[in-house]
Amino acid sequence: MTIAPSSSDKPRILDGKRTASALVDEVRETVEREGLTPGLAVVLVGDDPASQVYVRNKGRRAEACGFLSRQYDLPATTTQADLLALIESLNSDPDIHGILVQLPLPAQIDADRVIQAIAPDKDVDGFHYLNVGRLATGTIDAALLPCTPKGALHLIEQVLGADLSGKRAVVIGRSNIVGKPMASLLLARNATVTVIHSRTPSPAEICRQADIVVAAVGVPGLVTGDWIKPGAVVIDVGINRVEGEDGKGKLVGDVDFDAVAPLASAITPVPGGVGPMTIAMLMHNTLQAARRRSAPSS
Ligand SMILES: Nc1nc2c(c(=O)[nH]1)N[C@@H](CN(C=O)c1ccc(C(=O)N[C@@H](CCC(=O)O)C(=O)O)cc1)CN2
Repeated sequence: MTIAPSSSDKPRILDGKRTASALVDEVRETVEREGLTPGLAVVLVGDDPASQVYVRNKGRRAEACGFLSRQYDLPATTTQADLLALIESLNSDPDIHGILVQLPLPAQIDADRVIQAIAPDKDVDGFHYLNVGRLATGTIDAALLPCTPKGALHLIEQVLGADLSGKRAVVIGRSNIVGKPMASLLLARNATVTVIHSRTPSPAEICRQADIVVAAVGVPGLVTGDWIKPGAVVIDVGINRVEGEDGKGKLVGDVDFDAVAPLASAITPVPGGVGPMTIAMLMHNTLQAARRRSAPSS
């Protein structure tokens, strides 16, 4: 049984860094125990500074897990044909179990065309239509799931357990990478799910009914105290760079943390909440892809 704290209790701050680190430890232990060498190829096109950091961190995590880690740094002028040729060669490389193309891609490249060229069983981002379809139809065990929603669900499970029957969940945002797969995952766990977005009238009123709120819309501080039912579990997927009072840049989420935390039973901070879970889940997906290759029915 999961006991939800009353609104007068202190909120539980869901520490994504610590949870991610524990998950990575588990992946490394499994790799050692099973004698596997999962191979992860990460492709970076261009020189976007944030993408460079994410890709470097993915490589470091992969090495820490005992994976074969390969990074492909391509110039911003790379053609779609060249990128597709690289994907094709990675698809047929037996040492590589996971392929990830870091987004966003430069304008001359059709990101969807590239993602759909990745072999579905190596699609560790979970963005290929086959994996999207598996998730949407509830065939979850066969799918590779997108890393950010998978990480957010893991944090929700820490508070509420795996079965969300009877819980009302509101997902704010309808992106293909987070909002839609998040809604499908919550539905697969038996939650009653509503997706709200920029064209939804009275979003605060709808959100106030939710036991679980996942904000993934990219609007700094959108979710304020009057959007939240006391005792709700609040997951903030937003990563927005804004100017702080000292004139320096800082990172904030889609949730006004100071206003919402006193009402929530549990809440993720930004930074240090869902963000670190994204990379941990990428390691988990790569291990899953490697295990499926070594034992196709698992
Ligand atoms: N192919 C993909 N591209 C992108 C994805 C993705 O899942 N697959 N997601 C994002 C970027 N991303 C991983 O790639 C990512 C974003 C943020 C974090 C993270 O740990 N954030 C930290 C703060 C980091 C900072 O200071 O900038 C946090 O929230 O604590 C990890 C991974 C877009 N592209």
